[in-house]
Amino acid sequence: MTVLELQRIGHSFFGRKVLDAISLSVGAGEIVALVGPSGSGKSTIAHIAAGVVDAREGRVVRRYHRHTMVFQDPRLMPWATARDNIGFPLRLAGVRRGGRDGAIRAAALRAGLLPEDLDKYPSELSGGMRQRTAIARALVTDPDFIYFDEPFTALDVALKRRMQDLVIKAAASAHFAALFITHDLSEAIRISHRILVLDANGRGIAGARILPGAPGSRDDAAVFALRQRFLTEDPLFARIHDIDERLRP
Ligand SMILES: Nc1ncnc2c1ncn2[C@@H]1O[C@H](COP(=O)(O)OP(=O)(O)OP(=O)(O)O)[C@@H](O)[C@H]1O
Repeated sequence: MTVLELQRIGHSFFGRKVLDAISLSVGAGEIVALVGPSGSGKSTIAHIAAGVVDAREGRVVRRYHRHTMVFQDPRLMPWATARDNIGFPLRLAGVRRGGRDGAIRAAALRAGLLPEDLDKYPSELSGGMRQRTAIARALVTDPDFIYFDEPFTALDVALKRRMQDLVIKAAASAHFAALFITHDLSEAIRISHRILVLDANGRGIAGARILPGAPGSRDDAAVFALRQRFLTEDPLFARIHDIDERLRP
């Protein structure tokens, strides 16, 4: 079943066209990675898909029940403990403190936080712990769809890997679908079922590649081999590291 569908989405900022005829779909429980040149409109696609921005053209069909978003910047409230940050979406939904605790503990555990971390403030947490807190906050409402907008770009290689594993495991156990935006082709290969490549000239989605096996089943050698193959033999990936500075009237 398709849980997210974008139909010929077009968008402009101040008269400058940034997206044209973007069509894509994500199935239930499917992790779709979206890659493309810097500035080609990946974040704008996620914002439109999530309903944060209204597209000028096209249609968004959402068949999932509840989504959350995870960004590069964890966006935690500095005056609140990790527990209160994680529980914030539940508080917004009117769940009382007593009712929030169990869900907070479960989400924190899934995100790899220790019980003692829950009493710490963001300034007392490392960068990785802050991102774990943001992921726990995303998981706490039990979403069936998560938008990830380059969540691990700022993290070092080892930490990035641990976070990717965390998402792979959480997606497999909680069965959420995801649109995962990333610059990093290895990350896209590790984490997703399918990779979509945004056209470098702004003409929609250039193509897709379905990855063999499930996320988490590809070892380092397989990820490396696929990456090499995509970058050296597959024309679809020829321009993904370009920087798109299109200026259209
Ligand atoms: N709120 C905004 N107002 C004006 N222009 C915007 C706005 N948001 C994005 N843009 C422009 O739209 C284009 C697409 O931006 P977007 O952030 O979606 O690209 P991206 O592919 O996610 O980039 P990156 O990979 O560098 O994060 C860029 O040229 C950007 O400057």
